Amino acid sequence: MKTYLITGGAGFIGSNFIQYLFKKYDKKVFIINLDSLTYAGNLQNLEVVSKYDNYHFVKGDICDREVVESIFKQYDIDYVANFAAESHVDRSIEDPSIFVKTNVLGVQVLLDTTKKYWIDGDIFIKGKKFLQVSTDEVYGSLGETGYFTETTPLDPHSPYSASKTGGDLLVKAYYDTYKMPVVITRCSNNYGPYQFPEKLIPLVIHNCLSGKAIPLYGDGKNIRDWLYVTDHCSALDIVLEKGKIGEIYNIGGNNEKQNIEVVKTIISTLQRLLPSDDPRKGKISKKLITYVEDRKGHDRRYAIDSIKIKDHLGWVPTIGFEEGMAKKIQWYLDNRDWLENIVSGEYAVYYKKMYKEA
Ligand SMILES: NC(=O)c1ccc[n+]([C@@H]2O[C@H](COP(=O)([O-])OP(=O)(O)OC[C@H]3O[C@@H](n4cnc5c(N)ncnc54)[C@H](O)[C@@H]3O)[C@@H](O)[C@H]2O)c1
Ligand SMILES: Cc1cn([C@H]2C[C@H](O)[C@@H](COP(=O)(O)OP(=O)(O)O[C@H]3O[C@H](C)C(=O)[C@H](O)[C@H]3O)O2)c(=O)[nH]c1=O
Repeated sequence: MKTYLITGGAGFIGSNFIQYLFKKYDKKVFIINLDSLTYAGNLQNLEVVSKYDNYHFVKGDICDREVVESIFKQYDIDYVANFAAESHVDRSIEDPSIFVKTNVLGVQVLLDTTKKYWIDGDIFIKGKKFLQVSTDEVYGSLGETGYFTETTPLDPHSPYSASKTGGDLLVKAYYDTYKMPVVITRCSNNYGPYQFPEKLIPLVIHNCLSGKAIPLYGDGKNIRDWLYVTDHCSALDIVLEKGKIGEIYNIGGNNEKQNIEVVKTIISTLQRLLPSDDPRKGKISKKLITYVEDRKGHDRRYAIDSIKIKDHLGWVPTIGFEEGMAKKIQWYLDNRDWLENIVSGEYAVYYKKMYKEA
C-alpha cells in the first residue's frame, strides 16, 4: 500500500485527487493531507474520506519546516504531491507577497525536507517520487495559433504565474543538482466540484443563481483550455505511477473556449437543468453579462499540447466540455449549502472590493 503526502488537499483539485485515489485504489492507499486551511481550504470537501483509518489530516503550513519534518518522522512517505499554493491570479495582482512565500519558499521547504528523509548516503531510496502540480500559466500567453509544449520558454506574466515558475525551477534544480526523484506537471484550467467561487465558472454559476451581474473582463474573448478536474486527477495518478523522473508533462483538455462562450454555455445549461417551476430560472439570461475593466496583464490565450503524456504514458481526457459543465452545474445545484457557506464568509468581502460593489 502506497503512502502519499498530499499538500493543499483541502482545496479544489487536491480534495478531488484524494477522493480519486481512494476510489481508484479501493481505499488501499494511505493519505496524509497537509493543509494550512487558507480561505481556499475547506474540510467539508473531504467529509466522505475523513472517517477512513488510512486518511490523516494535518493542519499546517508547507513553509513550516517543523511541521513537514514531523510528518516524515512519523510516516514512510512514498509519494509527495504538492498542490498547496495560492492559486488565484486576481488576488496575486492585489498582493503578490503571500504568493512568493507559499509558491516559492514553501516548495523549497518541502523539497529540502523530503530530500533529507529520502536520501541514503548520496542515493535516493527507490520508488519515491515528488510531484509538483503546476500550471500552463508559466509559459505566458499565446497568439491566435500554436500550443504550449514542454519546451516552450517560460514567460510568466502575473505574480501568480511568476511564483509558480519559481517553484518549478526549484524542483528542476533539485533534480539537476541532487538527482532528486521529481516530476512536474503543467495543467490548463480545471473545472468541477469543490471549486472556490472566485474562479470564472463557479462565479458565473453562483451569480446566475443569485440574479447578479456576470462580470466579464475586457472583450470577453480571452481563451482558456478547460479540463474537467477528474481528468486532471487521472493524469496526476499516471504521472506518479509511470512518469519518468526529471520530466515535465503538460496536461490539457484540447478544449479551447472564449470566456464569453463559457458563460453562454453556463446560462444554457442552467436553463436546461433547473426545473420549470424554479423561480430563479426566469432571471437567468444573457442580460446579466456585464463587461468590466480588464484584468491587468491579462493573458490572451492558453492552449496545451498534451501529446507527450498521451504518447509516453497513455493518458487522454475523457470528459467533454458540455458533459463536464452539466456535471459541475448539477453538483452546485445539489450542494447549495457548500456554496452558501463560502459566499457568506470572507468571500463576500473579497467580492465587494474586487468588483467594486457598494
Ligand atoms: N485551478 C486550476 O485551474 C489549476 C490549473 C493548473 C494548476 N493548478 C495548480 O493546482 C494546485 C491546486 O490548485 P487549486 O485550484 O486546487 O487551488 P485552491 O486555491 O483551491 O487550493 C489550494 C489549497 O492549498 C492550501 N494552502 C495554501 N497555502 C498553503 C500553505 N502555505 N501550506 C499548506 N497549505 C496551503 C489551501 O488551504 C487550499 O486548500 C495549485 O498548485 C495550482 O497552482 C491549478
Ligand atoms: C474571475 C473572472 C475571470 N474572468 C476571466 C479571466 C480569465 O481569462 C478567465 C478564467 O479566469 P480564472 O480566474 O477562473 O482562471 P485563470 O486566471 O485562467 O487561472 C486558473 O487556471 C490556471 C491554469 C491556474 O493555474 C490558476 O490557478 C487558475 O486560477 O476568465 C472574467 O472575465 N471575469 C471574472 O470575474
